[in-house]
Amino acid sequence: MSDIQNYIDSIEITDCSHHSQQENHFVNLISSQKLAIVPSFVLESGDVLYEVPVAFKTWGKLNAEGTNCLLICHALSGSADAADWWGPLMGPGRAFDPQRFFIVCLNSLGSPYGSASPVTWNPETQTTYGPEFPLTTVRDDVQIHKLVLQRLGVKHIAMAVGGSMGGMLVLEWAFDKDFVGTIVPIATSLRHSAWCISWCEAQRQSIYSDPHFKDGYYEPDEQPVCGLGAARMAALLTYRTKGSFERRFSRAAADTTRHPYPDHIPTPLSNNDARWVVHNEGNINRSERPARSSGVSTPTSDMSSSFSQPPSLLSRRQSNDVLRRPMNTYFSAQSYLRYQANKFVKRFDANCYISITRKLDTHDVMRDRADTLEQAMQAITQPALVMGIETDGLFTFDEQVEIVRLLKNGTLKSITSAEGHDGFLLEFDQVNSYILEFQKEHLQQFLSSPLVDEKNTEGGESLTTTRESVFGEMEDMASW
Ligand SMILES: CC(=O)SCCNC(=O)CCNC(=O)[C@H](O)C(C)(C)COP(=O)(O)OP(=O)(O)OC[C@H]1O[C@@H](n2cnc3c(N)ncnc32)[C@H](O)[C@@H]1OP(=O)(O)O
Ligand SMILES: N[C@@H](CCO)C(=O)O
Repeated sequence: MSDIQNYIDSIEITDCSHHSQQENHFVNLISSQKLAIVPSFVLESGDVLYEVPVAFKTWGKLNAEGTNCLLICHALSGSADAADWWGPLMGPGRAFDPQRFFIVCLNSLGSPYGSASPVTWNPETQTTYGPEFPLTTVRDDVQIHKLVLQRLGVKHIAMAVGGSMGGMLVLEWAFDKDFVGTIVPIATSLRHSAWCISWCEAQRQSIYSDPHFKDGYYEPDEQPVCGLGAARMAALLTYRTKGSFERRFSRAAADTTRHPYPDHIPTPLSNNDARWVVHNEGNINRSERPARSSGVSTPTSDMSSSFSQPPSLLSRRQSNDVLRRPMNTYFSAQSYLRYQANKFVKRFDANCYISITRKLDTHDVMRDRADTLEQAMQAITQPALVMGIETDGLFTFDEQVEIVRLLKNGTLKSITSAEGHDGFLLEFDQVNSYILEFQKEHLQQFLSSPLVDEKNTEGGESLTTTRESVFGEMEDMASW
């Protein structure tokens, strides 16, 4: 038996339970995934990781030849639970059909959802890695994921599919020509653009500027939530469009019955206090009182009793008897961003955010391969389906056109969406039908007869179980 086979055989596979990663509470957000423990792994940087967990989930059954693997690669904040964020694409007769394919999704290094990351245990230091987790690249993900797939018996990937960061992994997988049959990169890039690098930088700077960040040595329950929340707000804006926000929120006032002001609005002792409160509304690091405190301004006994009202809607006579006009300063669009930031800081870690955005920045299919993109891309010969979203301002449609231009055997499809980049996570029907069409053309051998019935997924997760989404679905916009 070869050394590499021995090595692959030494990878241990376990169920991922609460006890497997006691140090990492984020792992509990993902239901019934498995962990592969790779004894050691040399990263592209030269750093070595030991006892490396790789979280993954599977659906369906591997065929006897080991060739019906459909690999799904997740985006920045995704997890191995593809059914959670691409659920409508999974099921009999759909793009990800567990009766025909052995569907696998593996979690990327640096993510908090189970693979080695800042929130997992460093066996060398006997503590979590924190900010000392090494830089990992998309290529590192592909290499370590390949070891796990081989451990599961996969001999060949029939189709590799993913959006955004997932699409970067798909493009890197394509260079492994003997192992990967077809590719479906969506809303992604050949190299992380200056535009995207800059957005990532701005988001990291938000995190760094939070005093709770402490150079990354914060306690797990003392996350720099302001910085991380602000980073998610900025990122979310790049995932959507101006038109979508106009349609959803326009200039509507926030519904304070559903999204009230923070409950610690101080009672203003003066007009200056009151202005300061309005000025700082939404600043979750605000102190209880202005530094240049009361005493210098006119007392406003009339305001103090009613300041539990939204500060922006107060209508009171000031001491100079000028009637203040009620003026909204808290809009529905703001409550949406705050809500999303709040939701995100409960499910993601700040060091992991930095780790993954740095990984994105390193992405460049040319690196150490060729002097030009043209040369590098000559190596990719598999049939490819590239999808883009014309409203995507982050991974632009032009970038998808460029990918297809440089592919020998690529087809381009446009996902119609008003939502921008996130369209690949929201326009399920279009993504589903484009993939089915592509499979009919290039993967007919797997479509002819089902390998297993839906309930017999042999260790993989059944899709018939009712489950709750960790990440949420696009909700009914009309209700806001
Ligand atoms: C292929 C890949 O690799 S994908 C990567 C995977 N990524 C993930 O798995 C996570 C990424 N997920 C996402 O980015 C998102 O969940 C998406 C894009 C799938 C959908 O976005 P959502 O946030 O679920 O949808 P949407 O933008 O409509 O927001 C809805 C939420 O905002 C709330 N909301 C809507 N309007 C407002 C408002 N004005 N004020 C406050 N809250 C509001 C809703 O109540 C809803 O709350 P809920 O999530 O608790 O139900
Ligand atoms: N909404 C996606 C977009 C990143 O491509 C995520 O959070 O992962």
